[in-house]
Amino acid sequence: MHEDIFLKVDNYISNLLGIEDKALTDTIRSLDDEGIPQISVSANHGKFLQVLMISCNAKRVLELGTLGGYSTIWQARALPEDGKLISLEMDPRYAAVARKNIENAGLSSKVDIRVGKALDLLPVLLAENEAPFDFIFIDADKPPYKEYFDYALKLSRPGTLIVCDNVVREAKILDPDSTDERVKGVQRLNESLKHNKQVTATIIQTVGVKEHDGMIIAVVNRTGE
Ligand SMILES: C[S@@+](CC[C@H](N)C(=O)[O-])C[C@H]1O[C@@H](n2cnc3c(N)ncnc32)[C@H](O)[C@@H]1O
Ligand SMILES: [Mg+2]
Repeated sequence: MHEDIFLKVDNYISNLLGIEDKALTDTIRSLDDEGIPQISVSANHGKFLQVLMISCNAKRVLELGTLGGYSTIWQARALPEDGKLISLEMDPRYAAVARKNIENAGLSSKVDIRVGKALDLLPVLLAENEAPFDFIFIDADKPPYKEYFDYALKLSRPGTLIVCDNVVREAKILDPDSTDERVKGVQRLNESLKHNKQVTATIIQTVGVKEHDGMIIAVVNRTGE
């Protein structure tokens, strides 16, 4: 199959079920305007996050990696009226752009963007008793993905869904000798799931406008399973 078939089908799905409104297209445009890389989730992956959130009645959401707030907006829109989303972002400039985009989408009251390195902010969330979250989306830097997942477990309850983006990396994960720290980071997490009794997990490979990639979908098991 040719790559352009995957692109056409991805666009077909987005145009049917993942339509972006002005707040979302403005967000994508703001990335170009501010010189921020176009590494947000695709529109239909934004919709996919919403489907997953609604299926587990997510009211409290944690995101690692805000960028310009594109995935944040998709997720915040699937929250109930009294829902809350905390998003962690290392770059204060990106966080400022994201706050503007989230304000523009009318979602500021539901979204709390915290600026700092995720590995510094996660222990604070634990100490503040912000947990448990119902839905956790991990989409920050890849080398510490395993450490992020371990924190996600500490911030979860049975039934929490943990989704980790970009875990196939155009199939580079197949190379056991990769020297790419991002590939090594996701390999470490992917492989650890095989023996992790705390979750029931799988990886779905995805292909489309964001090339050949994938997402971990893990649900935290009931105690004793
Ligand atoms: C792939 S982008 C996030 C995309 C966003 N979730 C979306 O789909 O719209 C990854 C983000 O993680 C941030 N990041 C990188 N290292 C980080 C760290 N150690 N702690 C927190 N955020 C980090 C980057 O600045 C970048 O904004
Ligand atoms: Mg991503």
